[in-house]
Amino acid sequence: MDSDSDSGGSHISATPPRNSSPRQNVFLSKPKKPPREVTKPPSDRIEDDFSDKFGPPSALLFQICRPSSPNHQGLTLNSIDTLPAGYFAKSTSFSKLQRASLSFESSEASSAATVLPKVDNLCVTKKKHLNLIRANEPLPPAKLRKNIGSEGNFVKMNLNRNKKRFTNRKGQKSRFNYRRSKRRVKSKGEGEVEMEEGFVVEGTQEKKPRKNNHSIEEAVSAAKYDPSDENLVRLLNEMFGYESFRDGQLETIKMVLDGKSTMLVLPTGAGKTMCYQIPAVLLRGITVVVSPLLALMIDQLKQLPSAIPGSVLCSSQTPQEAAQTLRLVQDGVIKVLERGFLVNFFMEFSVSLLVVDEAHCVSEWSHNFRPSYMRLRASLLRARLHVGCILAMTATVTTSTLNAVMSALEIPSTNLIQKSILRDNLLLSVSLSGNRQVATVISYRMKALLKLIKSSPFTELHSIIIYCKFQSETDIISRYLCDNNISAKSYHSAIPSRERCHIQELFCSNKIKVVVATVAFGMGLDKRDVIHYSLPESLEEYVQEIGRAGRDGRMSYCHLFFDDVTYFKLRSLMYSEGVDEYAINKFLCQVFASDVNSQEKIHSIIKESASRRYDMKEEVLPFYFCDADTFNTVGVGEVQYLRLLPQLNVTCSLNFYKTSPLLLAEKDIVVSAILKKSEAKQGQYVFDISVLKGEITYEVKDPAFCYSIVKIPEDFCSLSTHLTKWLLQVERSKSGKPQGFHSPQQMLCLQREILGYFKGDGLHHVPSKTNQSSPFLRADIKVFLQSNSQAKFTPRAIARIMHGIGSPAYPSATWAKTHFWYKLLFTIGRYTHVDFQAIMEAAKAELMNFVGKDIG
Ligand SMILES: Nc1ncnc2c1ncn2[C@@H]1O[C@H](COP(=O)(O)OP(=O)(O)OP(=O)(O)O)[C@@H](O)[C@H]1O
Repeated sequence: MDSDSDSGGSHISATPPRNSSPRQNVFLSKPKKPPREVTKPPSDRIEDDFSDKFGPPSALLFQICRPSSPNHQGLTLNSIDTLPAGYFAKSTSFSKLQRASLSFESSEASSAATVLPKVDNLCVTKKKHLNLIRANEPLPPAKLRKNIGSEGNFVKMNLNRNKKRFTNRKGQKSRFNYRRSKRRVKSKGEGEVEMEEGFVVEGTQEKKPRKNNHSIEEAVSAAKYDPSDENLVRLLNEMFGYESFRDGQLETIKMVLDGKSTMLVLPTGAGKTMCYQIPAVLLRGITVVVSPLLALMIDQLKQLPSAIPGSVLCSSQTPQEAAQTLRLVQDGVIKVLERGFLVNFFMEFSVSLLVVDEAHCVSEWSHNFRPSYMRLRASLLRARLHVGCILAMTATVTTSTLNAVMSALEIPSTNLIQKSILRDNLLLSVSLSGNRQVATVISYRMKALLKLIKSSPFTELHSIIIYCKFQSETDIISRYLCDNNISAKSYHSAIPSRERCHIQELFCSNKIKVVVATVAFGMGLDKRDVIHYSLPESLEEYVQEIGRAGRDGRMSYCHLFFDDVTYFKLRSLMYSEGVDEYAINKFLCQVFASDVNSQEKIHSIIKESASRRYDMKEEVLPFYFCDADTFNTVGVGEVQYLRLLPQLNVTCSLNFYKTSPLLLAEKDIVVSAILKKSEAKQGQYVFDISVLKGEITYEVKDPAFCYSIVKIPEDFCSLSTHLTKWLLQVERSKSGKPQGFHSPQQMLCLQREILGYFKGDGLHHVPSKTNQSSPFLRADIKVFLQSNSQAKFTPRAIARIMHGIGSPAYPSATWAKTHFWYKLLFTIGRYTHVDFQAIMEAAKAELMNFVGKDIG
């Protein structure tokens, strides 16, 4: 059934009417004048059947608990819970969302790589570190620092298709250096995906004074000759200024130096990078670090001591920049780098150590699976890159993901080094909203936040980051705090970059106490405490985010507000990427809609129109190309149907100004060639437009997935069934995960719950909070279908609308007008609390009735 989103929304429902309009945005309606009056948290203005599910509001704002004694026997509900990590234990978990972090990474993988050199003749100068990145300037064309003697290069490659570039900061006057970073993909608004962009502050504080070059050289030589504990500690001391290794570091370094592929699981901020930095200095060949995001890569680059030269190579660089990098690599130690998929970069030289950072991304069952990472398979890496040793590193991995990663990278189980998931300098606490009405939950949470910040220990802290899920929340919360005499600023990607720099500087210099931010903020900052005003999408994300606290080793506080409304919103968003089998089938038909002889040709599918036509998010489309069993483009001995190519803007519009196109074509063979192709809507045509300066202009648009067909599948149906099953499994692995909390007692067990979660399979055994049905559901669907009879729906589309989430074919802008969506700080659906599958079933039955009547 085709979808058609032109229909307006329904304003009729079978559900009994409510007193006030739920669609009213009680928060976003700004006061006419900039508020000098105190911003009040929204009051209970919404009464609805949704709230019935959560019961009446209780007297307390939140149930906030704290151990009255170290053994936490008595819990007081009015104070702030500050539980040292490890104190409490039981169950905690969040609704687990499938992270929409999938960019379509074609043969240019969405990954980044770092190449570290062998460093023999160290010659440390005070040359500016490549890490100093300035916003608004392009990424440096991977200039390798020449200050390190004859050997040793460090190239970081980002094969991700990030558009932003980075470069060195020129001025050194400011106390802080800023660089842009894109930390990760996150949900925004109605499940839209946004690459959050942040700045990484590079403070001026030095770790410790480094020793002189001579002593570093001596330490390197000694460790090379005999990598004993003593010599490695000496090297650590000379080169990095640290007295001793942290837990897990020395063990890992020795494994790697022995050439043993190793899986390293250490908490965030525990010092994983050291585990490849020291081997990079000592190993003969090149060390390549693959990272999923440019920001992470730059972060790692920043952490390199000046004795290790390095640079970045990424897919957003121009061919010239890449070529320059390759030249530098060739001149130095790195042999050949090519643009394209990681494997192609390194085909011509061997890699001593390949580091897979954020290794959980290798597994499709992880919270942050990346299609390009799926191609990181040991067999391939060994065959193509001649990788001697693989070091896989992560901070957040469940046992099942761990097994998947180790198996993909062929790391023996004996080579696992795993320490606790959490650092013990984090004091975790959590408060519950309890069962509340939709609007009250938010107002109570705001009051509770204020109370939290005004009470010990937060009142004494200088720098607090409050993480929110949505941009609108950050603005409202920061205004609310300011109105209550707490210096706060909001920070999100919609704020101009200059202002964001300013905010970060104010925060770092303690001129403002609080930054209310989306998740991008906080990279590179060492000292701060964290409050999660919004529930993170998963426990993995929570652990990653609290990992930004206390990286300097001091005790840090991390408080989490847990409320049902956000919980249900997150659960609903989980379903925003699901696809039906028939849609996959149609999509495959388009992908392979070519004659058998067209296999040499380059094909393309325009992302936006495909996304609308099949009601699939653009971020989801890559999945169809990445299933290891079907579209694996690199697998040896596996069925290979497609070869992925770099994404392109495939539609080129030409405007002819002076001469008519036909006349021009007679004069110029380029124009003639273009015109011959002018009917083609897809594919790329390369020509030198400069010769036609003044005659024509052109504009390219429509980013598209490009591919060539290797083999046309014989059986489309079984292929789409297979893909559907696989995607369903992936979706279930997310949705079946932690479902929520049931009592404050459980909430007190955050620490143990996190540890238990990561020890297990990530499928947590907390019963679902969703209802299987609702008395009004079928009737509401019926009314909805009647009042939108001009539109075509699928059961999934109806279920999404009932859950209050938009999709490409049924965008929020249109369907938020229905009676079934409530607009708060974000929208939620009237049936958000009802199981998605149950709604799909009900919708299917009603659709059959409806279509039957229609036909009759
Ligand atoms: N042996 C050590 N002694 C003291 N400090 C160290 C040691 N090793 C690393 N560090 C410091 O610890 C901090 C965190 O290290 P690093 O960034 O490598 O952590 P990480 O485990 O990679 O964290 P993430 O997972 O968040 O990337 C850095 O400032 C680093 O310099």
